[in-house]
Parts: sequence; C-alpha cells; structure tokens
Amino acid sequence: MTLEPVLTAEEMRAAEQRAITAGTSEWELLQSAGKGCAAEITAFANGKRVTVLCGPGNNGGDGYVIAEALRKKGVSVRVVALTEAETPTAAKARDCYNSDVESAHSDVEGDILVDCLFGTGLSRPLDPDAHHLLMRNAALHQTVVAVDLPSGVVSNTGEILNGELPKYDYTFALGSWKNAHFLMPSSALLGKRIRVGLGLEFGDVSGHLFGKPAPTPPDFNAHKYSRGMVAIVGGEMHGAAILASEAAMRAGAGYVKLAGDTEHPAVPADLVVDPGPLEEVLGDKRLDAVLIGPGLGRNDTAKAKLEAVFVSGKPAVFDADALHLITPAMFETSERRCHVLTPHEGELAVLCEAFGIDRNTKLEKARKLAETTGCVVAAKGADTIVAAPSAPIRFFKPASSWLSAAGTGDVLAGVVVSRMAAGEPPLEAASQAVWLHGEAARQLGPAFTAGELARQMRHALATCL
Ligand SMILES: NC(=O)C1=CN([C@@H]2O[C@H](COP(=O)(O)OP(=O)(O)OC[C@H]3O[C@@H](n4cnc5c(N)ncnc54)[C@H](O)[C@@H]3O)[C@@H](O)[C@H]2O)[C@@H](O)CC1
Ligand SMILES: Nc1ncnc2c1ncn2[C@@H]1O[C@H](COP(=O)(O)OP(=O)(O)O)[C@@H](O)[C@H]1O
Ligand SMILES: [K+]
Repeated sequence: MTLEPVLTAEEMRAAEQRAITAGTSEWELLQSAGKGCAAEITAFANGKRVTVLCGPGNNGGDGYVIAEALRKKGVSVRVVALTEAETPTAAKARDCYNSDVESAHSDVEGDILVDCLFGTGLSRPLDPDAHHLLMRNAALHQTVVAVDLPSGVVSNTGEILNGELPKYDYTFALGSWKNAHFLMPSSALLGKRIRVGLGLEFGDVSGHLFGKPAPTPPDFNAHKYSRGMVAIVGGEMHGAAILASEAAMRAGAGYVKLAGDTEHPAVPADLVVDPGPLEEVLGDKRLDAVLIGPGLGRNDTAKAKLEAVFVSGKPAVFDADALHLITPAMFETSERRCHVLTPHEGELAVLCEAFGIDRNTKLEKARKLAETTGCVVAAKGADTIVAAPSAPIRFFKPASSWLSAAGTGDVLAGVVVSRMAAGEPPLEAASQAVWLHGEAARQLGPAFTAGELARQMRHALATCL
C-alpha cells in the first residue's frame, strides 16, 4: 500500500523552510517547481500558444520560471502580470524572464492558459479585477492549467472563495499534495492531477493519499472461518442487507451470514441466512465482525438489534439507519472497541448533532467524530475521507461519479466488514474498502447498478493481489 503525504499550507511552508535551513534556497525550490511544471506543459504544448497569468507572490514566481523555460524551448509564450512581483524570489524570477510582461488590462487569446495568480498563500477572495482576469482569459483558451491550486481555492479546506472559477484541465501540485486537491468543492475543478516533486522531506504529516492496497490471499491451509466470518444484520428492507452481503462475500471474508428471517427471492444460494435469535448469532465465538444498518429501519426492533451489536462487543461497521439510532450512551455501556462508521454527508450531520460536535468542514467533522467516539469514520461522498483517532486523515483519488446510485453505500459497508473479518485493523479495512469500491466502479464504467458493483468487487480485489 502506498501513502503519499497530503499537507496543509502550514505543513508545506514548514517543509520548504526545513529545506531552506538545510541549504536549498527558495530560489532553487522555485526553479525546480517552475521547470517541473514547464516540462509537463511541454508534453502537450507543441505548436500551441501559452499564456501565463502571474500574481504577486511565489505562485507568480513559478509562472515567470515556467514562461522562461517554455520560451527557451521555442514555445510561443505571453505573460500577463496582475501586479508587480512582491516577494524577493518572485521579483528575481520576473527579472530572469527575458521577454515582455503585459499588464492585466489586456485580454490574451491563446491555446493554453497557465494560472499562477495565487497558490497556498491565498488569504481572501480574489479582488474583482483578478477574478475577471482569470475568468475572461480562461474563456479565451482551450486548455486551462492550475499551478499548485486554482487561484481562489483555500488550500486546507477546498473552499472556493469566489463562487465561480474556471474548470481546469490540469492541476500541478507542487512538492506535495494539499488537502484541496482531494476535497470538495475544489476537487471537482482540477482536471488531471499531477504532482511535481521538489525533493522535499515531509516527516509526520496530517494527511495521506491512500494508494492501491496490498491485501494478502488466504493462507495455504485456510478454511472458511480462518478467512473471516461476517454477520450482516438484516432489517426491514431486505435488498440493502443482501447487497452488502453480496459485496462482503467478494471482498475476502470466508463466511458471510445474513442474520434475519429473510426469504427474499434475491438471496443467493451461497449466502447463509440465519433466522435464529440475533444474540445467538452474535455470540458465535468464530464471528469476527458485524455490519448493521443497511435496510435496518429505525423502529424499536431496529434499536434493540443495534443495542445487541454493542453488547456483543464484536468489532462492527455501522451504516445507514444505524447511524440515525446511535447514541453516545451506547458507547459508554459497551466494551470500547474500534468500530467503523460510514456516514454520507447527511448521516455525518446527524452524528455530529448526536455527539455534540460543532465543526464547519467535512474534514473537521470527521476528525472530531473519530476522536469523540474512538471509531474510524469513513465520510463518504465525491470526496470520501477516512479519519481515525490520532492518525493522519486518509484521502483518495476521486472515484467515478457513476457511484451516485442507490445501494452503492450498502456495497461499501459490506466491503469494509469483509476486510475487517479478513483480519485488517479498522482503519486499514475502511481505507481498503474505499479504494476497492472506487476501483470496481472504474472497471465497470458508466451506469452500473449496486448489484453489479458488489459482484465486481472480486475483480477489484484481483488487481491488488
Ligand atoms: N515558498 C517556497 O519555497 C515555494 C513556493 N512555491 C509556490 O509559492 C506559492 C506560495 O507562495 P506565496 O506564499 O508567496 O503565496 P501566493 O503566491 O499564493 O500569494 C501571494 C501573496 O498574495 C497575498 N494575497 C493572498 N490572497 C490574496 C488575494 N486574494 N488578493 C491579493 N493578494 C492576496 C498574500 O500576501 C500572499 O502571500 C505556492 O503555492 C507555490 O506555487 C513553489 O514555487 C515551491 C517553493
Ligand atoms: N459523485 C460521486 N463521486 C464519487 N463517489 C460517489 C459520488 N456519489 C456517491 N459516491 C459514493 O457512492 C456511495 C454512496 O453511498 P450512500 O450515499 O450511502 O448511498 P446508498 O445509501 O444509496 O447506498 C458512497 O461510497 C459515496 O462515496
Ligand atoms: K494558481
């Protein structure tokens, strides 16, 4: 499994400062950044006219270096400066650009627009003139490139301060990924994300991009129980628990049991249905992990089932309806285990209300909920993140928007519980599940159903073995 650092602006500045203290100058870093971006742009700039918009800080400095590197390679370049270069390094880069710099009054027609107005230093919305400059010129170019970040995006949160920004074709993350590269709403703007390395050391960081996991196949002498046994608690709507079971059967566990009196025609022959008392199912010593929530309902029976799961002390995944029924008291009366919560945006809001969490962003809500409950929190959506107590946040490359189909969340929950039963700690189980879910969706292409997604899971798993 690969974990690439994802940094806040403060962590990025600290890493740059450490490099500077160790003897690499800011000028050298700017040169690496600008030349790295220019090399990427050259790959698609053949015969094209490039316009570089430069701001006052070091993001603008990158722009002058990019422009000079492209100019030297014979690319047709024009540079438009919003204002004078304000940092010494950006001013030096401006002086080293051996051609004219145009004022921000001129609109420039061209093929590729390179946005170097603001990066991690953005501290307020773009002034109207800067915003108009960006929007007007983006409309006059076919391809739009963001250097480090689209100007107007807040690096730590992904917030867009100016309401409207262009859609970018490429975003070059300088040195390291930043939170905004994976958080909504900015994530939807970025186009292809490319990291341009600067040779910096990062040490402990607050976030990681979770790459392809490395699950292990069953042991040579594995049997169904040693591979992991899952119980999925059924409820009022049978389809959701069946979908979760279908996914769990294909994500590593050796034995998946649906606990309930389900006689639904969609129950496959290879799924064990146990209509016996839930306490007995949960009391099975061989049982490794439980999922409750998909199709559960929210009545008294559902609540009693949820309490039984807490009382059993088994590691559990709580999804869907279970997230509406969970109370802080349930955690207090049961053995403290590291469970997994899989809320979408609405369920995350409900949980924050239930646990008295008052935070503004998805990132902060998920982090605080993980700390408060001791659970791993997979906060779903177009920018799924996984938070765990005292651990860096896990980010993911964006998954297919075709996942926005009913039942795909049930599938995810089934994969999480399956990976837990297969022996993965909760943080790994949740992260692997999010990755596998995204990979299965990628393989399926457009307009798949949740059932097809569940059945694709073994092919997603196969890519990791
Ligand atoms: N510091 C370094 O060593 C390196 C920095 N790099 C580049 O430098 C960027 C960060 O540079 P800076 O810290 O100079 O910041 P920016 O270039 O992002 O912003 C410049 C300055 O503009 C002002 N400002 C912020 N928002 C504004 C607004 N809406 N309107 C007008 N002025 C505003 C602030 O004072 C800010 O410091 C990174 O994103 C990256 O592109 C890279 O070249 C790598 C090396
Ligand atoms: N636009 C999107 N891009 C990427 N993933 C998405 C998008 N919309 C939804 N998803 C994913 O699809 C799943 C939907 O889960 P959920 O909202 O619980 O749906 P349901 O309850 O219908 O199963 C989540 O894993 C979520 O991250
Ligand atoms: K920028």
